[in-house]
Amino acid sequence: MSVSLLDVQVKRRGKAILGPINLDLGATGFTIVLGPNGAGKTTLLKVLHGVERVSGGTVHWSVSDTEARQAQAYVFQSPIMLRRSVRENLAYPLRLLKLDKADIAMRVTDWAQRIGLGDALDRPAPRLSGGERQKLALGRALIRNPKVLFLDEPCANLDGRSTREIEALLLDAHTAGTRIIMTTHDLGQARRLASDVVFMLNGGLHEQGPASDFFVAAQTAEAQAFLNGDIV
Ligand SMILES: Nc1ncnc2c1ncn2[C@@H]1O[C@H](COP(=O)(O)OP(=O)(O)OP(=O)(O)O)[C@@H](O)[C@H]1O
Repeated sequence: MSVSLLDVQVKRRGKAILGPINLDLGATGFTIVLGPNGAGKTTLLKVLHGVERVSGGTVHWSVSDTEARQAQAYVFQSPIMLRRSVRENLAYPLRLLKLDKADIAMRVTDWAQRIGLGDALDRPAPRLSGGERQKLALGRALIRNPKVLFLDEPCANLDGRSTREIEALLLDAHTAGTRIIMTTHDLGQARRLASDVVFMLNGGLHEQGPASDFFVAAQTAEAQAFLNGDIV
């Protein structure tokens, strides 16, 4: 399921906060969206997911818009949880799909184990630690087996152990065929995970390419400066 943005622009209060931007993302890969604060990374993800109103241009998925939306999941930086148990949070997206009870129960148990919450099925989600909550958010997204997964800074404010566990879950999902598009401020994480990079600056697409090229020989002075930790 690939996607193309053609001259996409987002304006808020008369000011362009994204674009015009042209971007092609293929059906596979682990794309990391990089760029300084305010570069437009979150806005780009929301446009791709269809939850940000565009002021101009078109977003074209290789399948119908309905099919594209159903095949996507989005994990926010501070995910909103049901104020219910881990079990209920994992079951919720499957109930929406109207799967039968036995199937839901089986998948919930399986995913609770995969995200390290197998012994916490009856714990209320609000009582989980930050890392546990983020793993639950990821499990809730992956349990539907999405073709495309968007993540906005999924490891912000998490400790090393939780970050490592989330990265392992993401790499497993990617290996299993989920296409991932994710923002991060953590360059080490970007290097560990990315197959390709989209570098944003001032609301525009500044550079795009395979991670092996970008991290070794970024094309533009701004991307090089960003990688060196300079303010751009
Ligand atoms: N609803 C809005 N109304 C007005 N301006 C907005 C709105 N949403 C975002 N912006 C502005 O658009 C720009 C891009 O924001 P965006 O959150 O996409 O950047 P980002 O690269 O994700 O930033 P960060 O790394 O800080 O999360 C910023 O200047 C932001 O202040």
